[in-house]
Amino acid sequence: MFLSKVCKKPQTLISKCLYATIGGFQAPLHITNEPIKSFASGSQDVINLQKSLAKYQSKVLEVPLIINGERIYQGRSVRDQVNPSNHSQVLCKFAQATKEDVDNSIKAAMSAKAKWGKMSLDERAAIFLKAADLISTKYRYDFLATTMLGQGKNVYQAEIDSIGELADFFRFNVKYAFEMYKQQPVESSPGCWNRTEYRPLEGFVYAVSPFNFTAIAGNLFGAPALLGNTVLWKPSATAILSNYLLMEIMIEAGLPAGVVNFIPGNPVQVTECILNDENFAGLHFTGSTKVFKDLCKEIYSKDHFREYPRIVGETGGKNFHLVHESASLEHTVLSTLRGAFEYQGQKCSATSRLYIPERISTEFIELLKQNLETIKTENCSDNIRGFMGPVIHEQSFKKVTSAIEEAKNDPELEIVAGGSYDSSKGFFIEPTVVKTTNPNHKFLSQEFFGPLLTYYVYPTNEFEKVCELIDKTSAYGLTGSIFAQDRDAIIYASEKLKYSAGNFYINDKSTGAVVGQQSFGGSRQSGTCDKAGSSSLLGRFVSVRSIKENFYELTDYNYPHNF
Ligand SMILES: NC(=O)c1ccc[n+]([C@@H]2O[C@H](COP(=O)([O-])OP(=O)(O)OC[C@H]3O[C@@H](n4cnc5c(N)ncnc54)[C@H](O)[C@@H]3O)[C@@H](O)[C@H]2O)c1
Ligand SMILES: N[C@@H](CCC=O)C(=O)O
Repeated sequence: MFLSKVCKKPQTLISKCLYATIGGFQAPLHITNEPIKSFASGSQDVINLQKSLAKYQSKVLEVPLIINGERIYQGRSVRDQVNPSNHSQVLCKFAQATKEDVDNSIKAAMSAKAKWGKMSLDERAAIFLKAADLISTKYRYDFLATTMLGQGKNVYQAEIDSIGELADFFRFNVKYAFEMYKQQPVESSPGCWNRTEYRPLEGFVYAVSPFNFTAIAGNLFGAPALLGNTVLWKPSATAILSNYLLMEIMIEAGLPAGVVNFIPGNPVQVTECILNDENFAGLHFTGSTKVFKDLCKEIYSKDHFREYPRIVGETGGKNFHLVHESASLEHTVLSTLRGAFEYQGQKCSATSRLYIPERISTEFIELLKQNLETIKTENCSDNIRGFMGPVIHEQSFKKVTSAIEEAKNDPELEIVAGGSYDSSKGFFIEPTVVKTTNPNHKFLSQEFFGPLLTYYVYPTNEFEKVCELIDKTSAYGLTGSIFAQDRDAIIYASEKLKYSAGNFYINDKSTGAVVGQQSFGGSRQSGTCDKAGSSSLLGRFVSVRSIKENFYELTDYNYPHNF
């Protein structure tokens, strides 16, 4: 079964008859993190997954736009999404939205809003809770397969993203939304009643998602939609297969037509149409820093919007591991290997700069190299358990391999591990470690978004100086870790690096934030730090109305002091 069954579902679930909520409903009490499966060899989970992997490779899916619940494919120009492990394999052909499609999406969003925004939180929440359950049960293997094939993830990386994190976002957002609604004025003077309303924004929200996390895409449209907003969602061209399945799951869960409109397309053209509309009310973006900055400039340069648009963006990083001489060596090496090379270093949180004290540096790098030698880069669908797969596309392959070539010719850089690559079949790059003698080298400040880790060996007695250096070297402020057993070192680094990372880890790798445990996002050039997976993010997509109702009637215009 592909998606045909789902596609035939009626699109008219929006309630024609809105009724009062006659009970103080609350979010289900059992909301907790989705358990992660181990996919042990020979298990039923592996058998089911293999079936889904085969299904999505058995034919090339035609992915339509979904506007106002209508699937539109015919007459549109199409693009291919290929398997990055095997770029001659086309996974799907997807329609590109025209200007008219974008205009129609805006109309659909504005019209759906009239009812969606008035529907009670309970009803909207039920749709997201059901979607989370569909993801973690009925569609679990399909969802894993589409993420593995399209985005080049091994089963573990796909599981923690497209199942764990996505189901968590949908469920925890429900919990946070109920908590937010419960926040009401703490006082009502005698003779009046004060209330707070969490209105959706007046216009529509534009959600722009990156390739690397299916879960992030779900949160980008899901968080605003849960709160009664309607959304135009432009997915990444290299995550279409999983993102389309997600859109279909939302419809199966009961999302009414027009609430989220799925419009893959040329990002510049789609954005231009959207920003020309006065009803644009908010941007929910995750992707690279340059694209976000350009979007901000574009938005701020216009003054025809009905309301000040809310701008929420999470962007790039140059995430550090700072090793103190008291660190536990093996744990720090293995954490660094995972942080830098899991999912080929294509997490915004990936460890990409490392600072090691001279006293333990030789031992540290030897152990890192020994472990790296055991890693092969592999096709994620052939070997679902391989540790590393391909980078996402040719552009990324070229960016990282050009940096590797540069490292070979730069006297301040030395490749100490890896350095090979091959794109004949898939976009494979060996995990590569580069040593620099220059603490201000651009390899310690630029994001490459691939399996390339740069390290600097600092004089062991200059720990305080190296904290200063880390803070000043990169413009980003996303994630970072201190590895130490010495509590003074931990305290010092925590304080000195306060603004260097929005997610700061002590004796843990810089990746792997879990919804409900570590809300995610950074400041400086890494974003607006509104924190995905938190109630503060939800606050950005509501427009609060304070209501005061007075029960007394005036009998005189004078105040008491006038008498
Ligand atoms: N901080 C975070 O939470 C976080 C999470 C994931 C990824 N990222 C960052 O995302 C980047 C990798 O993802 P990517 O390669 O998909 O990023 P990207 O910036 O290339 O693309 C992100 C989205 O923006 C769209 N886009 C591209 N150009 C655009 C334009 N001119 N106007 C409007 N939209 C445009 C793309 O089509 C895509 O949907 C890395 O920099 C990574 O650090 C950050
Ligand atoms: N939340 C993920 C990163 C998402 C960015 O790509 C982590 O913490 O590793």
